[in-house]
Amino acid sequence: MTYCILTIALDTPLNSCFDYRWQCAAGAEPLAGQLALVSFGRREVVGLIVAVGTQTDVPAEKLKDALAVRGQLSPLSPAWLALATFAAEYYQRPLGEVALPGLPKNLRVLTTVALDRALKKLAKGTAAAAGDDTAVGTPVLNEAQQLAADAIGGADGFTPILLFGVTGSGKTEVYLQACAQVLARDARAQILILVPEINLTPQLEGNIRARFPGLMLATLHSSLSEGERMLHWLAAHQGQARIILGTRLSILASLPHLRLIVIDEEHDPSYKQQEGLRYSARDLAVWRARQLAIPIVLGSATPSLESWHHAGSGRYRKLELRERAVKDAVLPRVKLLDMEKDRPKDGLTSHLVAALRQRMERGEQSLLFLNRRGYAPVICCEACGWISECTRCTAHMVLHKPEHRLRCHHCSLELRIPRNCPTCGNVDLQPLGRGTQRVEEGLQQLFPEARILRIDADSTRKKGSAQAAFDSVHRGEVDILIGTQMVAKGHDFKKLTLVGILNPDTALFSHDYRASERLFAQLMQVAGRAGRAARNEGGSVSEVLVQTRYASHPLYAAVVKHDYERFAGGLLDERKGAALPPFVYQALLRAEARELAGAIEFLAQARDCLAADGITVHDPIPMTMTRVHNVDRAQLLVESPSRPALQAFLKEWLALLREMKSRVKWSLEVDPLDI
Ligand SMILES: Nc1ncnc2c1ncn2[C@@H]1O[C@H](COP(=O)(O)OP(=O)(O)OP(=O)(O)O)[C@@H](O)[C@H]1O
Ligand SMILES: [Zn+2]
Repeated sequence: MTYCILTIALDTPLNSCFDYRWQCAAGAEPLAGQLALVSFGRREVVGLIVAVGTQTDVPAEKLKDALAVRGQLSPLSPAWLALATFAAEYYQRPLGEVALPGLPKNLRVLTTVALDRALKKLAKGTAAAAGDDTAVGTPVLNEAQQLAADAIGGADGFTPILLFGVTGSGKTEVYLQACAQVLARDARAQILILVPEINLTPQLEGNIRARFPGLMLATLHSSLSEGERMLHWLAAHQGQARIILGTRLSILASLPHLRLIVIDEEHDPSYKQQEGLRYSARDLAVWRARQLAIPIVLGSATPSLESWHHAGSGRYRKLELRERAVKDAVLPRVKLLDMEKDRPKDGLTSHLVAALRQRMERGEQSLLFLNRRGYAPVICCEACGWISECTRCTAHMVLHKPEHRLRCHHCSLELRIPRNCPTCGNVDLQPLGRGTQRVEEGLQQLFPEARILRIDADSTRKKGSAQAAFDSVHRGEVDILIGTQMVAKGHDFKKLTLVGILNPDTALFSHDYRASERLFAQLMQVAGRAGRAARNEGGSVSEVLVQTRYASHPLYAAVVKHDYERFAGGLLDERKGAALPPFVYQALLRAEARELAGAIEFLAQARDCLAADGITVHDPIPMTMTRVHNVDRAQLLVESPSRPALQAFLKEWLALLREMKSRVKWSLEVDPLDI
């Protein structure tokens, strides 16, 4: 028997690695990458062994023994440990806070019952993850698709590829055929495919299962049960799952034979985690591909300006699909409907109503896009001017009519709709503005015979309900679909020939410099849902109608022309001139306190505690939505034209901030998206 010292990362703030002693036979020492159970304070927790040695600075009387090593689980690879370490350093978080939450919960519990059960199930090969469908025919790729699939499938070494393909150009088919090439070449190859939204997994999962019957597919997203997550994670970790399909969290999956990464809709903001470890799954994916020297495909009809910039400078290889894949399918005709001239009634201009009626008569589907859920964003008293404000947030209480509730979308406060005005007693309270529920109500009156379906976060709360809703659209059981951004991306609605876009103007005048990039992408994506199938004999081109008060705005002119390239070029010039990302690198320090002054004071101290060449530390400002759930929030921006310089500064700065031991709660975000 001998002793070794295990350095173990635990999910705790600040220093997250601790030394423990472990007694074992010589030569049978645990390995880095294995999990171990240890006591920490008064608790017992599972940690990750990051190093195994013989020495420690911990005095002998304080050194504790580890309680157990999870020997039945093969170690996480050095490459995976390197990924977690990189993410921890880049996003300035302790390793344990990155590595452990990335593992299934059932691996981090005190007993190994769930782990043993999952291992047994996988050993028998009876895991639910194994596909058994029969193969369906592979469509013949068009020339551009074939070039792209071959370039991806045949790429050797680290090759970042931007697949710039218009909506409906058949990017999915390119991914699938490139996957087939990679899988055929290497009998162990694993491929990771990321989609931005959980609702897009079933469509792609179906395509993958049909194309690769018998191949084990693992899915990783937030709506799996813990048992499923464990099984799928293990299938990936043990190399059995060959294709892993997931949302952003799957970027931290353990994939010992990873040979290709695909990021679909790479521009999508949901690849950025918005709490805790605020990582960008897309950026980590590129890092992971470089580390493993494998190709990575970033696919989009509206690439992020970061990726577009890299493609322009030659860092990424650009592949283009300029036409729609289905023969005779063409991009829809986009028209602007001037709401100053054609005044909307119940939110709809007469032109849009006529177009909806025409589709109904032809038996075609329509989609109305409005990125605002609820009935009305606010209710007000016309007598005294009272409006429904949240008592805990700088926000309005949104009217949800079917549920008879006022709801704050930021702190979840719920109230019954008041019968009369809380300040003057007036009984005539009016909804102001329009959300999806109100548009739905208006449509039902306008088209009593139509089958109308609303898809938004409220209508799809129950597990499985979103999928059921999308399925009924695909089956043609819906005439008019109304929805938020949930319906805007990725879906291949074959019978849809009209898209109406309601009220996109608010985003034109946002203070956020990324707002126009996001709005443009959103409009192009939702417009891209129309006209994806071949037109009937003599059928007309599908249409996108945008209701706006600013019909001469250049952003809309670019949407009308489907001209991403020109629009993106213009934005990049602007960003360069104004020294904004991707030409500078940013980090955002946020602080929260009961009183705004406390948060600002902390940030001012932070601003003054360190200076460095080439680093600009701006003044603290309140966040646009200052108060959420009774907490005031402020932020401070740090910028540098050099990423390494910014990284070095942040490391030193954070050490100083931690020493301040302020009572103010603070957090740092690297490469923030919302400023
Ligand atoms: N070579 C092909 N021949 C015929 N049909 C094709 C071909 N390739 C793809 N398709 C069909 O074209 C349609 C659109 O493809 P897909 O959904 O992959 O587009 P996409 O590029 O991902 O679009 P979006 O960016 O809008 O998500 C699908 O119905 C698909 O089956
Ligand atoms: Zn609130």
